[in-house]
Amino acid sequence: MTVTVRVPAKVNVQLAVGGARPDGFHDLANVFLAVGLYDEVTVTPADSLRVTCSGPDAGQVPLDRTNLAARAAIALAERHGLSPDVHIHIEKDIPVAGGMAGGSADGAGALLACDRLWGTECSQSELLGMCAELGSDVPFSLVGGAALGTGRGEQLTTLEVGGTFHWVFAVAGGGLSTPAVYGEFDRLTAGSEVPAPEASPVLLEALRAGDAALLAGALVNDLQPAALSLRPSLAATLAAGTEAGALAGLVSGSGPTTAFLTKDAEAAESVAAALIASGTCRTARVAQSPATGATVVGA
Ligand SMILES: C[C@@](CO)(OP(=O)(O)O)[C@H](O)COP(=O)(O)OP(=O)(O)OC[C@H]1O[C@@H](n2ccc(N)nc2=O)[C@H](O)[C@@H]1O
Ligand SMILES: Nc1ncnc2c1ncn2[C@@H]1O[C@H](COP(=O)(O)OP(=O)(O)O)[C@@H](O)[C@H]1O
Repeated sequence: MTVTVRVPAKVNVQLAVGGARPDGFHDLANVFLAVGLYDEVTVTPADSLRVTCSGPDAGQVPLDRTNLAARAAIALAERHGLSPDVHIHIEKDIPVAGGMAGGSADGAGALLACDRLWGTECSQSELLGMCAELGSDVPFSLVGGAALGTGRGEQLTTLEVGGTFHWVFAVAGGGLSTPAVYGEFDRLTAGSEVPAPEASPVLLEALRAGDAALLAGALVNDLQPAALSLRPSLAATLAAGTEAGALAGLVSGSGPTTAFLTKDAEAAESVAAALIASGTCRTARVAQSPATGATVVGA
């Protein structure tokens, strides 16, 4: 038997970051929105644990036990006294180390796929608990849609979304390390008072109403100055996207992918073409949100 799970990428429409905690993490008000770019994770019984990956960025994905999909399979097997003897294949379409939670998507996808393959029948709350142990963004990859993540981002409250949003993602050459970006945030904010993170009421209303213009005015990412400090060339990408007619642009999470909100699908296509022509990014992708979370698409 083989099980395939499809899992979406995310953009953070608000990423409010508090000061560093004693455990090294930062408290967040993290408004996640799942976007329609997907990885597919397929699991098949095998003699031992093995990970393979295909897709344009496959060469950047670790295939050893540090891969989040492998870690998810090991965690589920250990919990149920099983051997994690499974071949995990990742068909990767989400940019790697791009601030779009591709690794988290694969972790959530492998967990759901192995749960189905092995018949372990975990409850949703068990799966969410295991996701949180794998990484702060992994629970959101499981649920998709839109959600407010508090704590380190793993405590989720589902949000209502009243319409479809049209995005363009400018994919940069090379990735940015999430811990390095949080470290740069700490360096840039050292000596100043960092306010407790709070979700913006206007932004939540824009999501609820499906109002792209209102959302565009409320987009905010506290990690953006840190990402720009580590990768100054992103300023030119942001400028190119807004000059091309996007309603607004921001760095996606820890970057270096930049996200542009547009008024409709046609505007998204023209902003993507202009971004590619500008030479300020490796490629540009259009996608809509919200998107559904990890879903079994074949068994
Ligand atoms: C920034 C965000 C925004 O959604 O995602 P990306 O843009 O990287 O995808 C997340 O906070 C990334 O979440 P995730 O990638 O799951 O991080 P984790 O594996 O839990 O942690 C990796 C490292 O990031 C830092 N980290 C992460 C989350 C958090 N709330 N505070 C932190 O300081 C810590 O240095 C931690 O050791
Ligand atoms: N399944 C996976 N896919 C991509 N990267 C992975 C995976 N498992 C572990 N990683 C590691 O996680 C790092 C962050 O990748 P990714 O999750 O794509 O980006 P981000 O944290 O910016 O959203 C990569 O550089 C890679 O070393």
